[in-house]
Amino acid sequence: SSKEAQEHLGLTKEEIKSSFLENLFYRIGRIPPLASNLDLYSALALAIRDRAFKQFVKSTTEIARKNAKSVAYFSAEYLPGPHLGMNLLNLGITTETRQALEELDIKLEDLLEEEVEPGLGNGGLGRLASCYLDAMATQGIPSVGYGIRYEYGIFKQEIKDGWQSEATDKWLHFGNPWEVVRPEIAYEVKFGGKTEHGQDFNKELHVEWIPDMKLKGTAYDTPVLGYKGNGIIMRLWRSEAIESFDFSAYNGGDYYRAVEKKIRSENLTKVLYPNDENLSGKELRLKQQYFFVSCSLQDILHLHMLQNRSLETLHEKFTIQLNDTHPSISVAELMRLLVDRHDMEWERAWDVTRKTFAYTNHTLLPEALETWPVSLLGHILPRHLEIIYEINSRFLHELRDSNFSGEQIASMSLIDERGEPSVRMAHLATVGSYKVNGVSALHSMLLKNQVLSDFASLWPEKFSNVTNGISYRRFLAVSNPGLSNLITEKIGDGWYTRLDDLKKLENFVEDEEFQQKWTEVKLENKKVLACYIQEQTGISVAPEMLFDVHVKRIHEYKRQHLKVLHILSLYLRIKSGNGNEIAPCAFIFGGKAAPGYFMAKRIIRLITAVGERVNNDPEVNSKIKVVFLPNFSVKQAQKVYPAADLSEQVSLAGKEASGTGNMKFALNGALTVGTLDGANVEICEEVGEENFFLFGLTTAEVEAVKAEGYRPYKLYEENARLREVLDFLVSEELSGGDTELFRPIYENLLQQDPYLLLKDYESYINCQDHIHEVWRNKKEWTKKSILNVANMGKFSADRSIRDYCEEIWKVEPVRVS
Ligand SMILES: CCc1ccc([C@H](C)CC(=O)N[C@@H]2O[C@H](CO)[C@@H](O)[C@H](O)[C@H]2O)cc1
Repeated sequence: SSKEAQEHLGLTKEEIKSSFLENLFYRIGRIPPLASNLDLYSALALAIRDRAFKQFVKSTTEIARKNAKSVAYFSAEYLPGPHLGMNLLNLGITTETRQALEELDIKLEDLLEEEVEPGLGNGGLGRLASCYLDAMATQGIPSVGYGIRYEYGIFKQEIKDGWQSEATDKWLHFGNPWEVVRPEIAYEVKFGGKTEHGQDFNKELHVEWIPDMKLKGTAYDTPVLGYKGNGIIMRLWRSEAIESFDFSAYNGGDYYRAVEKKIRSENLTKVLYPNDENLSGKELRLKQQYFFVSCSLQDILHLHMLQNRSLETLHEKFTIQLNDTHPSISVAELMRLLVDRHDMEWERAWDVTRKTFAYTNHTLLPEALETWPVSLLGHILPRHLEIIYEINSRFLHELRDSNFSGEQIASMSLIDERGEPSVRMAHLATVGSYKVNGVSALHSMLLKNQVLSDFASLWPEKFSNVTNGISYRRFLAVSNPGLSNLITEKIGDGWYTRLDDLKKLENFVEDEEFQQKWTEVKLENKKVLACYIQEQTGISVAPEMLFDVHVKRIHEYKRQHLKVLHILSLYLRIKSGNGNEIAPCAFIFGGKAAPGYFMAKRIIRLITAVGERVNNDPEVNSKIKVVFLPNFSVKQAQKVYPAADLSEQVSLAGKEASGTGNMKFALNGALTVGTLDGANVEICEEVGEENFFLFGLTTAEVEAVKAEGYRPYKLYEENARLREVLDFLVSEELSGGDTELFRPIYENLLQQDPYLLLKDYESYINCQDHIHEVWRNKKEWTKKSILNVANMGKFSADRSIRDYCEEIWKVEPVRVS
């Protein structure tokens, strides 16, 4: 019976071993001697997945019993990373599993390497969503992560002749043992067509939407375990044809038409859009957003009514967090479902809607703020356009009453009438939500004072801040067992659920023996990464070098090319014979460029060209090495953060909403060189300015420079050192003498330099020289490293989620032991 089945899903070494062998034999159809590492990994994954589901079922039963208020997290992107290591930690069975496998002559590490991660996101926003699911699960927050099950995730990055090339990410090729398909949980989704306004039998106004395309969304559930208890799910939707095979077409011999619907429907969730912070504006992207929003809202209304509650109380039982504007069409879709499908009166429906949604903004970049042409939205979602117009006219009415100027009203309108009329999705999300938050103190302030300032003056209480956090159980406990064990040795393992406990490490900052062990752990991690770099790129870096790491999406505002200017300065200094004070340094880059982002791809080519030059120059390559690590991902990041000495967080102040890599580096003992941007400001506050390498203009200074008119060329003329470095970009020296290759970057910096690299150059170079000085003083460096880790408590995703619960969602945890 299922009771026995349940029982044997025990967590002892023996039970794990037998369950592993059973799965290998019965579900993979292999015996150990004939099994590949992939077979062994799949068998173990199934064994652990079953245990994860057991824990998850316990939670949901309790939550349902408690009839608790729940959170639905709507995100078009998730970057969960590899599941196995995390689930072993969360079930508390890593040691037992390692021993069980050892008895079968199998190394757990070899199986962990087999896992292919679901790359269902681009960068920060997607990874944050996954960190938050982990934190909600661990803290017993009744919640579901809704999203899209892309068949192909973020492209695989390969470097060919120094250039980025993109390959399809076939993450599902060998199947995915961590998900369970739910064919019984499927919803119909409509597109296109037209609306018919009429009256129903009791003379009520009624709107019929007659679509010209229908398909269905099927749920795929992945359990997200909490640490030592609780579990939630990530429910991702896959698009399918309602009728996957048209027999009549087939009988008529039109074999293609027989499957045409199937192909067109499945195309919808075929691939993730690889754009990070710049719009594609593609029709398919809008359809993807509406598809998962409609499935998720229908699912929530179904669950709400299952518990026989009236829809009038939806907001009391569900709160929906919009992860940026990508799911913001939700506001119009909930109105459609409540008014058109459930006959709720408009005002009631609007009241429920506005009390249900909350919106998180993740970027201030104008080119990243989503707008959809009215023509396209009207074509794909005719009923939603009507609803958006209705919402807008009532909103503008409200504004007129509260004497906003015509100009202000036009700038606040949901419709941008300038040029081709388009819908401002950030305005729809703001008007349709009860709370709007930014993701760092500085970002939330800029959001209130700049991008959404009129809304903030209209609804000041609506705006708040929740500074980002990270899943430290993944990015420290699982990724850096060496440091985790050393920490636990000193302060116990309370920090696994209470990151503030790390503060206790301050008591050992002067302890020589502890300092020694601290540097040994870091050196060990650097040796592992050096091997990986050799393997992936053929470049050898000495583990004793200063590992200066810059990993994140490639974007001009993140200023990877400022780092390149520093490297070239050192190169020219060494070549001119005065490089003695330079500490041997390995510059390690990683990050993907959006395929259509010309400058970002050229910046990658510049990094690889400088690498070719420096790494093959015997005069300098004992001092400096440059590496571009291809295909940055969560899995790779878990190798990189533990091995870093210096974390590059050098975006132009006011551009990086928060950053989360900055937190992961500092948590692993790296020191940060950074500007006062995003969460760098709060990291600097927590660790102390003396333990943070600060440089560059502040946001206010940036505004001032721009206001008084910025002429980068003047800096080029005045600063000889800078001029020499810039001229090197277009000299014969780089890229085999093709002086035109980097001219676009050269010209952009000399003429516009929109991200003020030339302005921050001197401050950056001087700061780096100081860093090399401090690096030479091992003891001082180690103490700063310990103090960074000791003060990372604030940046736990658990803290961020507690902030959301207390300040926004008003949701209580429901814990099951
Ligand atoms: C429409 C294309 C598009 C796609 C993704 C995005 C995301 C908002 C980009 C993103 O990932 N932003 C990052 O979000 C992180 C989590 O809050 C922050 O830490 C980063 O600073 C921010 O760049 C914008 C526009």
